[in-house]
Amino acid sequence: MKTPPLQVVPPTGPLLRAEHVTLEYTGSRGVVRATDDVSFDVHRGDRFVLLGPSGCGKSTLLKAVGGFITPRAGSLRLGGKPITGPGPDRIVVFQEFDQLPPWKTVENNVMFPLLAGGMKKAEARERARHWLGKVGLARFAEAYPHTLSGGMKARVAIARALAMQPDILLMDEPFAALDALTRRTMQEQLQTLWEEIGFTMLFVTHSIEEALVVGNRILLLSPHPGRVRAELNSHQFDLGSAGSAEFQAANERIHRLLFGDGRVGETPARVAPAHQALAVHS
Ligand SMILES: Nc1ncnc2c1ncn2[C@@H]1O[C@H](COP(=O)(O)OP(=O)(O)OP(=O)(O)O)[C@@H](O)[C@H]1O
Repeated sequence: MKTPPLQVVPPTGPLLRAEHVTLEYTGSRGVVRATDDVSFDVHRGDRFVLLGPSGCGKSTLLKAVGGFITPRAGSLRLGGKPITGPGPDRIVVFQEFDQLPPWKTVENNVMFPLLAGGMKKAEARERARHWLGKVGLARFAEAYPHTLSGGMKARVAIARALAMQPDILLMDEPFAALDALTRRTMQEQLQTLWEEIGFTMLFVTHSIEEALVVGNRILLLSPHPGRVRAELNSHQFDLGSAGSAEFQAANERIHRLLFGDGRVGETPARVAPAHQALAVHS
């Protein structure tokens, strides 16, 4: 009898695992603890949001996932491997869209990191055009960044990040500098792109509303230093539901958990099952 061929077992488990992560800065004024004992899992296809008040360590956590900061304690793993430094599998989109070099056209901005990674020019151009098309900027390939609106620059930054085909997109308040209307449009476009492509994203915000609209899962962090307050499901919300009673109730509930007396004791709350979105379990 023939031996059956070996089967390749697909990777299981979370894409990103943060376990007991404590992050600190050491400077002239001593040690600043940014996060304390933070654990969470991000699965493939998640729109995972880190939500908390200013200074709770959201950006620091994102930087650590990006490989720019080494945890003081705990571990960060991507696809089961420890994160030891920056890599093209994790691309960060920041709020400062002036991160786009002004002397390069939109297309060259998207091509630049691809070329830096060793891709041939023709392939990089093709890929840049593809992703600019996806964010609705095909007609602006030859434009320079200073001629674009804030929302358009945000779209270029997203196209540039997605063109790198990272395992996870790291977004640090990417829409915070935009006016309210443009911000909503961008949230909508991000949702549409996600539905089309299904990328994985770790998204930092201090806006409860944005977290509910953008995320399918939300990690609530306490004020400085950031500790896990709760983990919630929010996949049922989108911009269309933003005015609904359910959305308002969720918004108020999160507000209480973050700032009020809704604290969930010493044990971090665990993620609620999908059918009990926003239920918090201790
Ligand atoms: N380079 C640094 N050196 C020293 N301390 C820092 C540095 N960067 C941030 N911190 C401190 O670490 C803590 C967490 O900062 P972080 O920027 O991660 O918070 P955040 O939640 O992203 O805040 P915000 O929403 O205002 O951007 C704060 O107390 C901040 O002052």
